[in-house]
Amino acid sequence: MDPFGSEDGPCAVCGAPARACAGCYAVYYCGKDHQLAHWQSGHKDTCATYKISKDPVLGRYLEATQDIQAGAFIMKSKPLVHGPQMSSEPVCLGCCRRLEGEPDDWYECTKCGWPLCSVKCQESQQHRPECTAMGKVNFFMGKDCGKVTILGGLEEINQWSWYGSIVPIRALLLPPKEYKKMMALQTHIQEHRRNPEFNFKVRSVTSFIFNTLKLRDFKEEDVATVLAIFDTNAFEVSRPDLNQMGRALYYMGSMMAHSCKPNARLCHVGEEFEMALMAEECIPRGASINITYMDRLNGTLKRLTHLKTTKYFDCCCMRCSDPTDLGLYLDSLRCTECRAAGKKSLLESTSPTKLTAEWRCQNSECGQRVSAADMLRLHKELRTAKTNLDDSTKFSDYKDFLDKHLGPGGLLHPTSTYILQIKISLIFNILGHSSGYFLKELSEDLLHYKLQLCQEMLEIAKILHPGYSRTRAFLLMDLQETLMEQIKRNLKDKIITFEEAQDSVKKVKTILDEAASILREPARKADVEGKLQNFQRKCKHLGINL
Ligand SMILES: C[S@@+](CC[C@H](N)C(=O)[O-])C[C@H]1O[C@@H](n2cnc3c(N)ncnc32)[C@H](O)[C@@H]1O
Repeated sequence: MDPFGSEDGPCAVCGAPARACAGCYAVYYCGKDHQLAHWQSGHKDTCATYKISKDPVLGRYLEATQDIQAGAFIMKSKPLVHGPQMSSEPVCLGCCRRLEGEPDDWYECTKCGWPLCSVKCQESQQHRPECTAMGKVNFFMGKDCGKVTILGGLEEINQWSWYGSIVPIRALLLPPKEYKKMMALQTHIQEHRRNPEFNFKVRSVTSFIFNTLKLRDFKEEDVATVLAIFDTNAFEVSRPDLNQMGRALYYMGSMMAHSCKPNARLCHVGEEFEMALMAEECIPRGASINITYMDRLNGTLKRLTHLKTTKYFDCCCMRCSDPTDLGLYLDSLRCTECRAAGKKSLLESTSPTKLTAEWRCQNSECGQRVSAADMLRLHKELRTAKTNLDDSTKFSDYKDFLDKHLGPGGLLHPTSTYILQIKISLIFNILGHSSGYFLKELSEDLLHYKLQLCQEMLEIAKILHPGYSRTRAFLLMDLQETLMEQIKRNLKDKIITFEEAQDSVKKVKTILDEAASILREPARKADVEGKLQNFQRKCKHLGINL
């Protein structure tokens, strides 16, 4: 079954053209009667490959009810609520597409005055709740969303901050059945209420809903609960191919536990942010189907802190409990005592899931110890140095960072989180991607370096992003483009024969095919097709016919 392919196929009962089963998308039905008949004759035991289970630590989570193959499609689900992000750029309230250009170029909703794409978006189901509520009190926004001041004019805030109220309004105005479903999601309300920023957000949204829209049935506590539910469960969603961005809350998506080494990932399909869940690796029956709530390149210290402060739990997954962080030692620094003696030993946490734990040299003969506070301070300095590079497009800045921190006086080792992040930036942002460093412009040495980086990071991906992960697919795509450039040069310089080039190109095609088989989600279709066309163009240019 191709989960992202056509939703049409032959009916499982009569063979007539039919629509896919909404539970598993593996079989098709021409209508309700045949769906029911097939369900009763056994499909109910094989339909969904997951169920909601409970665990004392995880709370509710999704459990695999059958063995799930890597790359398999686990579910597809529509959002309960979706809309613009809390702090959004101007987007259309109908379709969440970015509004390009100036306010004068945008369509203004004739009923509430919010900027939209078109009259079609004005009439959309999406825009109805807030539009109706505003219409009832004659609130007219005006398409530049007005410059607003808050706190009695003390502080001027970004005019687009109004967008933050849209999703809570839609959530509060959900039909009763969906509202009840949403309110049953995890809130962590007490923890959220201890956060001043959260309370500020609640007050601003409540003021708009209660005072401006006069939706007096809702109390501040309802708004707080909705905002807490979103912070705990919602996903930032985007379809770069459609220029859409927003956030969405899915009921089943909200049941998924986090793991720092997940076995599944979310993809967004459809224009209304339906989500699809894909198994990145084989998931055995009975296992938790989990996703990651954060970037896997982060070391344990950052992961633990982020999960505690944003999702309010202490992660104890097998990766966080492993002092070697899957053998990569992402947070470990070099032991300065051993370094002085010409050795390469690293510091290891004495208790990885505790941020307050001391760090100790892994060389038992050394015994150097570093306090948690000192370790956090060193990491803060390193993080700042790395962040300072984020906007740089100069290869030499990245190279200087690597030379300084990996050199004889440096504290980092080749698989430190900062080194891996720098290498990823070099691969995806600089070498082959920015002016002065496009593939054609790269010197032989830099081309070779880019190849080496792709291969190194693919080795790391075997550990951190194995199987059907997006990062692995992107690395494979970059690798194939770099290899094609190398083949072109080698052929031109007569370093290889035409036959050798042809053999190499065949191998490169398998790399591209593998990336395409991972990136089957519609949001990436244009990307993948672009790469395939580019590959074919290059083959033609080389006179190679595969
Ligand atoms: C999106 S919800 C997941 C569903 C939630 N367990 C429930 O019962 O509704 C996120 C919350 O689940 C819990 N959670 C998720 N993954 C966890 C993990 N690996 N360890 C402990 N708690 C986890 C945390 O409370 C977190 O804030």
